[in-house]
Amino acid sequence: MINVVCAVIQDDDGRVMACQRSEHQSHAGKWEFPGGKVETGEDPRDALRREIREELGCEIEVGDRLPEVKHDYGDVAICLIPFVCRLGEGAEPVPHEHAAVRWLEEGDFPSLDWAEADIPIWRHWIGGQ
Ligand SMILES: Nc1nc2c([nH]c(=O)n2[C@@H]2O[C@H](COP(=O)(O)OP(=O)(O)OP(=O)(O)O)[C@@H](O)[C@H]2O)c(=O)[nH]1
Repeated sequence: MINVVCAVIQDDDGRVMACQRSEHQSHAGKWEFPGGKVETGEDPRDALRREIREELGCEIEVGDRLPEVKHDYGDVAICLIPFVCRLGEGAEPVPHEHAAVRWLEEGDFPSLDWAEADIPIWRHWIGGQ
C-alpha cells in the first residue's frame, strides 16, 4: 500500500482546484487533486508542500486532514490522504506536470472523469459544504 497525499485547494470563492493527468503519466487523462507519494519517513504535510512546489511551482498552506481513501487499482494499491489547503500569499500555480488545471464549483465535480480513488473525496467534500 502506497501512501499518497493530495491537496483540496480552495480559493476565496469556495472553488476547488482539480488537475488532469497528462498522457505520459499513469491514469492518463484522469482528473485528480494535485499531490503525490509520501517518501519514507517524510511528514505527510511536508510531502504535500514538496509535491505542490514540483507540480505547480507554488506554496500552499496545509490545513485539516480529511478521511483517507484506500483503493486497489490492481497494479497498485494506494492510501490517498487529502488535506484542505489554500494557496500561499501571492501564489500563482502553473501546471508543470499536468495537462490541465480547473477551478471547480460544487456542480462541476460529477462531470469530470476522476481517478477512482478521488471520487469518495470530492463526494465527502461537496456533502460537507
Ligand atoms: N497525486 C495524486 N495521485 C493520485 C490521486 N488519485 C490517485 O488515484 N492517485 C494515484 O496515486 C499514485 C501516485 O501519484 P503520483 O502522482 O506520485 O504518481 P507518479 O505519476 O509519480 O507515479 P506513477 O505514474 O508511477 O503512478 C498514482 O498512481 C496516481 O494515479 C490524486 O488525487 N492525486
